[in-house]
Amino acid sequence: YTHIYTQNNSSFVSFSILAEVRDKLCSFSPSYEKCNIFSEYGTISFFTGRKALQERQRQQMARGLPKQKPIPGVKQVIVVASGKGGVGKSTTAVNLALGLMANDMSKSVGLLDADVFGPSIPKLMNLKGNPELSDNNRMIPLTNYGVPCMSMGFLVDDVAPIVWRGLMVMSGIEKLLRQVDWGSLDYLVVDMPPGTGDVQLSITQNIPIAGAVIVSTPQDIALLDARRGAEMFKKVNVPVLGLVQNMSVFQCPKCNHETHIFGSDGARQLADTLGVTFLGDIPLHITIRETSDRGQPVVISSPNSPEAAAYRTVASAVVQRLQKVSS
Ligand SMILES: Nc1ncnc2c1ncn2[C@@H]1O[C@H](COP(=O)(O)OP(=O)(O)OP(=O)(O)O)[C@@H](O)[C@H]1O
Repeated sequence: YTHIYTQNNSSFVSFSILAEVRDKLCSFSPSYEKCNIFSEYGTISFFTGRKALQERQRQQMARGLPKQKPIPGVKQVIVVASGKGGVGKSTTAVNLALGLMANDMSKSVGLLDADVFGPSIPKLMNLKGNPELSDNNRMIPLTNYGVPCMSMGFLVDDVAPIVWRGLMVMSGIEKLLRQVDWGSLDYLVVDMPPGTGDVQLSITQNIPIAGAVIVSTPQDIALLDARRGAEMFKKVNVPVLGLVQNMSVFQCPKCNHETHIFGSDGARQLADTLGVTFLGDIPLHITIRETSDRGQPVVISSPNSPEAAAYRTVASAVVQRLQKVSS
């Protein structure tokens, strides 16, 4: 989209005037295509279309991407992403962070909830409250289970809907990336918002990322979006550490019968097709859901369970891949 912010509610502006603005814009720049117009609450938006988008990306690449600035004190940033919402990205991010620590207690791990629209880390990590400010005026993360966490959920009322416009989202992200005092961390696990839009791109362009972990269920529709996610990271030169297949098998707690509710091997096959590593399989299990809802992630609350073991396996595969891509 191209957004034009108006001072007044643009529903007072007639569409013929908007069409004139659009046509002027289109004549100024070949990267705008004539397209539909819609307006809401002070914003006029144009669909710029695929051709225009590609042209803009090409121009941006040619101009050079924004300079990435590391997060002070953080050695490696691992982003956890999914193309589609609700596939278990946040649950994986939390248990991955805890799994990284469980595998090697000498490592310090932090968790950043970049899902500014639907922050779930506060609930998953059983954390509440407002961050205090450090001497250098940066926010001090809230800590549980030894993992310092930062989330937009600590900064806004948890029942207030997060209705933000593009620029506000970017400044929120900027706050989370730049104004947090992490101390010293070996790994910062970032729970990304679902999808492959501006927010995700802006994060990848602003900080150096050691690698991306993509979470998908084996279902076709999720895989399609996971593929888009992987392609996006490749395009912006972020190493794809691999794919995690979530909810691949459900084992009936009563009779132990196994059912592949979302399909069985789709993410493994997608990893093969894309030439990326398959990092592991997480079963669909009630313990994972229940412990997440209680704010006691399974890696912490049932460390001897097969589910916790599955997350620790993913964590060691991630570390192996990190070593490989950074060598
Ligand atoms: N392997 C699993 N077994 C059982 N439940 C799971 C599993 N993984 C995730 N869930 C549950 O599925 C729901 C969605 O998970 P989660 O919030 O992690 O997804 P998400 O991809 O981060 O969603 P969103 O896009 O909304 O942020 C949660 O209720 C979570 O407890």
